[in-house]
Amino acid sequence: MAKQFETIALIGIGLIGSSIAREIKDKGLAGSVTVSTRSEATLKRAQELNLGDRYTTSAAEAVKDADLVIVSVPVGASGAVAAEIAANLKPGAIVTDVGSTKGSVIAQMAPHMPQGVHFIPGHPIAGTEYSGPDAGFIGLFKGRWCILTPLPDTDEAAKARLRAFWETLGSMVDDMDPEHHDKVLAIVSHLPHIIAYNIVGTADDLEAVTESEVIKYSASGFRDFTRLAASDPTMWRDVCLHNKDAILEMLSRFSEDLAYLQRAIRWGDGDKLFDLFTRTRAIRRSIVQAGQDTDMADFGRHAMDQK
Ligand SMILES: NC(=O)C1=CN([C@@H]2O[C@H](COP(=O)(O)OP(=O)(O)OC[C@H]3O[C@@H](n4cnc5c(N)ncnc54)[C@H](O)[C@@H]3O)[C@@H](O)[C@H]2O)C=CC1
Ligand SMILES: O=C(O)C(=O)Cc1ccc(O)cc1
Repeated sequence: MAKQFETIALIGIGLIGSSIAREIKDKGLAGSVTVSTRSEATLKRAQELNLGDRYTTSAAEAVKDADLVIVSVPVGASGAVAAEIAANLKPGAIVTDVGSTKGSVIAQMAPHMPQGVHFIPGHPIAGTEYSGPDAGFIGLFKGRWCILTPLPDTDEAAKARLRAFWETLGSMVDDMDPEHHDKVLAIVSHLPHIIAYNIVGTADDLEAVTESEVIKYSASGFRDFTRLAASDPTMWRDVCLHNKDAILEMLSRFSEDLAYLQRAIRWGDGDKLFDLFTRTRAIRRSIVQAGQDTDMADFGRHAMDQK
């Protein structure tokens, strides 16, 4: 495939950054890739995995001659990274990110972006519960959505280049208003993780009462929750703190609906239960039909088994 950028800088080289690095190398999308991350140990591992061409713990150093900068760090670290790289960004460079929240990332990064640099926030809706440079794999973004949340004055040509990049990685790309993104993602991604953390925590608290039977007899329903609840604590702490309003709004709706369900169970209202379960089954079936049901964890494990 053709080279799309002369130099790409990857700031943060965990699951997402290293998946992007693998894709760039595999498809020959850059003349040169500079990998940067804060910790020496992670950088060393990235080098062992041969994820880039140059390696540095200085994000400022990494972006010096980059045409595309992709920031793939926990959303709480976005502001610090933006402040560190700002003075060294090349005029005309595209700066993007992959953070799970967008309003907060824009608030943290946009004020640092110099004139002449194209800042286009993004979010690939693809991942697994694994983290770190070993967790990435080719194919993670294939058939998945990538949402761009451009600012009002975004250069169309720069946006088209970033869109083409994600499409080369196999993604379908949509533009969205950041506030809307944060609401949609709160219900489809953030709440499921919070519910998973909560139910697994509750089960763990009950261990003493149930004499370890919770884990011993865990059925597939509970196991599905444990997969989500195994996701990276730093990343999800940051998501909760940085999409607070939308998450609290969705949690309040969720609690109301849970109370409705609780009441139907208490009063033996089978019709209400049956109606809800019928409606939700149809949603699952429409997702499966749309081909969005791949279990990313299994996909990830499969990809890693093949290494
Ligand atoms: N894990 C997932 O399933 C998905 C994650 N995201 C988003 O992608 C971003 C990265 O997530 P992952 O790759 O999963 O995380 P990860 O934990 O695998 O990797 C994070 C990387 O950031 C580095 N890092 C942390 N703080 C830093 C700082 N201040 N300066 C420089 N590097 C720093 C770490 O060393 C590591 O290389 C997050 O914003 C997350 O919300 C988006 C889609 C899916
Ligand atoms: O592992 C899963 O099931 C996920 O939901 C992955 C994921 C996590 C965070 C995102 O912002 C996008 C995708």
